Amino acid sequence: MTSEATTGVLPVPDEADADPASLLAEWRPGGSTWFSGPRGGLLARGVARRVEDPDEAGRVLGAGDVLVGALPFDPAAPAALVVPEQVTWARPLARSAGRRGRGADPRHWRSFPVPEPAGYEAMVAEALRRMGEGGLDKVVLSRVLDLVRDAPIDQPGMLRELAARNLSGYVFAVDLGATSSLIGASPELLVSRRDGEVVANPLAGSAPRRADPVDDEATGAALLASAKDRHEHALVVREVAAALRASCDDLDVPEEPSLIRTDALWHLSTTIRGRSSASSLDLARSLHPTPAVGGVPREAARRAIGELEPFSRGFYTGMVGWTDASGDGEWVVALRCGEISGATARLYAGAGIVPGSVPASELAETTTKLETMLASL
Ligand SMILES: C=C(O[C@@H]1C=C(C(=O)O)C=C[C@H]1O)C(=O)O
Repeated sequence: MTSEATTGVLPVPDEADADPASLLAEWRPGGSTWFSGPRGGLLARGVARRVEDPDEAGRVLGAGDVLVGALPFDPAAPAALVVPEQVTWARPLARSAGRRGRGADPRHWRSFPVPEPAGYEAMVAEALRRMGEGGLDKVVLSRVLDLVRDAPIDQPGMLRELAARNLSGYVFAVDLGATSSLIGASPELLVSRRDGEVVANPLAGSAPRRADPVDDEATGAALLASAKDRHEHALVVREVAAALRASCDDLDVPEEPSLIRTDALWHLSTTIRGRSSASSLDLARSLHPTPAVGGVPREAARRAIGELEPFSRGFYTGMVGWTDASGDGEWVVALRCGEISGATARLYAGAGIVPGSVPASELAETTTKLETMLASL
């Protein structure tokens, strides 16, 4: 089965009637947050309260309040959450949202990969060696592309471009302080809850889109048939289902993955549904990090990531979203994103490594994943 949109995402509350394109155009770095998905979005303005410790969420939310922002990959590091002064909900964005058709002009940028491409392949080779010794079944290894321009980056322009190109995904811009922003377009719903209905949509297993439509369909079909990718995907679904089972009733876990596509990639996808009285933020935190961004076993993967990746992930592979006082909300995995500050952009991309992975192919997969952000610059 193929679908354009990530399925089963909750609709935003009933008052969602603002024109999404003009609302999107109002986002500015410093003090406001944008978050949108296939069913609608929100612009949060002003800061009634900043929240660094997500344990405080239940205490700080009064009736009618919303908490929005991002949690980092490292659960012990401070979150970038706010209770805004004002929230405006919007309908889903349409194709007219402001695509300007430009891409990163390499003449304006200097780029610094961390590590160098050969260094990333060596990290993958080392992970495969550890898997051969036993004790590690899957680990997601990522790399960074640091970009420096000769002039400040147009963050609102980037956000508009991402929104125009990623209508079936989740687009976000979160204030990280001092005009630094987390900006991205993630295809992966970590978890949503609306009136007790829970949806999670883990992705794992990827292949690049092809320009030729026949090649493109064949690439998707090959991904769906790939034993290595299905194994990589099944590890994630198993862990997500196990974590949700602890707090959900009537959990429905499809046995077979389906395909979704972004602008740049095909992914294997499974939509898991259930019912829960737990808040969307508590559900999201109980899932994090899923093996779509960490690995299996969780602790061995965390150790491998810490030892092999020569940088801190910051908010990349953390989560971005919102929750209201009732616990309804939606949280997506912070993927296809970067931290943008002044004239610099730090972009991130990773790939799941399992036995059978080939270092050069995993490097190519991260390069394809970086395209989502590069196309917005
Ligand atoms: C880690 C990333 O993506 C994750 C890894 C995937 C994979 O290894 O196939 C697919 C989707 C995401 O869950 C990323 O985009 O940086």
